[in-house]
Amino acid sequence: MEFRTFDIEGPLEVVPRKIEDDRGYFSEIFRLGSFVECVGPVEFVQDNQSLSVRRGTLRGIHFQSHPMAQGKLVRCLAGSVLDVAVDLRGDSPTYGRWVSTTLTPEENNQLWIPVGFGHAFCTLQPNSVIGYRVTNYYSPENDKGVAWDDPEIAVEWPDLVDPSTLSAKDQTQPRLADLPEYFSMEGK
Ligand SMILES: Cc1cn([C@H]2C[C@H](O)[C@@H](COP(=O)(O)OP(=O)(O)O[C@H]3O[C@@H](C)C(=O)[C@@H](O)[C@H]3O)O2)c(=O)[nH]c1=O
Repeated sequence: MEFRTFDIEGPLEVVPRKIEDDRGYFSEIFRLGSFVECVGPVEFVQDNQSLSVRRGTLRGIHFQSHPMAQGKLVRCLAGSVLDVAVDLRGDSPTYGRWVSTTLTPEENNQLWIPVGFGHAFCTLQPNSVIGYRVTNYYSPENDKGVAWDDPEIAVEWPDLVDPSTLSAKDQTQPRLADLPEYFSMEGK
């Protein structure tokens, strides 16, 4: 299992080893010990899954505010997605910057999105399914977002993004500059 870092401190791409034979392959997708060595103590309490029927579906940019902030370990189970983490840690030198990776079921790679980051993704194929484990329970009161197309963040979305797929909530997310200061999460 390989842990790939990005220019921004915090997120990681987790790439498992694939052992192939005549039957197919075997792969250890997640090992708590190796993961904790890399990111520190974590406890996953909820497993989420979503299907996006249309190619170009965009969900995000989402995060939960404290005290219900979540770390997320995201994986693509069908299709493929461009997965994005946006640094929203108020005390971070890379505040407002983002990283991305393409997740596929063939590679079984995962993106670790620590507390303090926003998460968004765009599906690159129809019928894409993502699964993600989170370190805190869903809390509708703490469910927050930032506009996917905020020019201050300027995520380089692929041309196939289809804004007509946005949920009602994601059509009206605030810009980074308009986020109340108490959302600044100081990477806690
Ligand atoms: C996130 C979530 C939603 N729901 C419900 C609320 C709503 O009725 C329905 C759909 O919710 P949403 O529209 O928020 O789903 P979605 O837009 O897919 O939200 C997700 O987007 C990605 C980018 C993330 O990072 C996730 O944490 C989550 O915010 O599911 C839960 O019951 N539990 C949950 O953990």
